[in-house]
Amino acid sequence: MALLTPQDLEGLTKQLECNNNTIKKATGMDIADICKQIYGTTLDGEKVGIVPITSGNGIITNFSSSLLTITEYFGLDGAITEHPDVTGYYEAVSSDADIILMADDHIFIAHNMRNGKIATNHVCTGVVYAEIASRYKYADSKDILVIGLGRVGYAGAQHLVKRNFDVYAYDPDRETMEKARKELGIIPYDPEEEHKFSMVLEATPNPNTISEGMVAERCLISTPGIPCGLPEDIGERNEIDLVMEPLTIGVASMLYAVM
Ligand SMILES: NC(=O)C1=CN([C@@H]2O[C@H](COP(=O)(O)OP(=O)(O)OC[C@H]3O[C@@H](n4cnc5c(N)ncnc54)[C@H](O)[C@@H]3O)[C@@H](O)[C@H]2O)C=CC1
Ligand SMILES: N[C@@H](CCCCNC(=O)[C@H]1CCC=N1)C(=O)O
Ligand SMILES: [Mg+2]
Repeated sequence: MALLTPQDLEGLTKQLECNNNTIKKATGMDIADICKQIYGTTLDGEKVGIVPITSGNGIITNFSSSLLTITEYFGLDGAITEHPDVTGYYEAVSSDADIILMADDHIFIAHNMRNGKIATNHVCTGVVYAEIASRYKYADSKDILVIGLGRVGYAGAQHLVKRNFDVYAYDPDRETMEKARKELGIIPYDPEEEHKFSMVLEATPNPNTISEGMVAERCLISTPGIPCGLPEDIGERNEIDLVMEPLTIGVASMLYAVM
């Protein structure tokens, strides 16, 4: 289970601003614009109840405060409940929260109490990072490479197929590859073919998953994967725009998804 650590969340606002600038440079849009395009929704100062959850590995010290920072960055009225778990949930609902944010070790949800919509972080992260990669201004074709077809990567690949991109994908898990080929119609990425991509989505929990042969001279690598899959030396040699941060972009996607 790939859980965030307090270290991952350090300097969140700086990471967010840095990534928003990269996204604007590479796609001409910022995070909010991209989320509006994906879901056709807008945010309007909604009240967000953030409920710490003690189950499993327990509370991640700066997870709730990170969510508070994120809700405020997008102009929402966030509040962390005084108590965790059921008591906290009761407190959030009683205080008229429009949206509830809470996560255990397996699922992180946004639930809109007004329209009943519910969204998970894995799917919303896959979709938004895929959308960012697909809007690269300097793309040389509709070819896009997805590395990692787990809960995040599969959702991203699905979104890209729906948006008519030529989706190539690689995952060492053979069953996953078979499922994606049959159900999504993705093209299995073949390292022998020396096919270089200008748009890459990486969603794996491993380093060094992106190899020299995968990336074109100019390339947008959009990766929620922790740790970063791009080796240092490739980042220096090629002209690469890297979009990577531990939480914010995926949460923005969740918020727009439930409006
Ligand atoms: N930045 C953010 O907002 C978020 C980041 N994450 C991170 O994204 C990563 C993926 O999360 P999940 O999809 O839930 O994990 P998962 O475990 O469901 O899927 C990971 C997939 O990567 C594949 N994989 C492993 N090594 C690979 C390699 N060398 N090349 C290609 N594929 C490889 C695995 O076979 C697996 O299918 C994790 O590191 C997680 O912490 C998850 C949610 C939000
Ligand atoms: N129960 C804890 C939060 C646990 C979150 C675990 N999920 C992840 O780490 C996912 C979410 C984005 C990336 N990985 C608390 O309330 O403090
Ligand atoms: Mg994120």
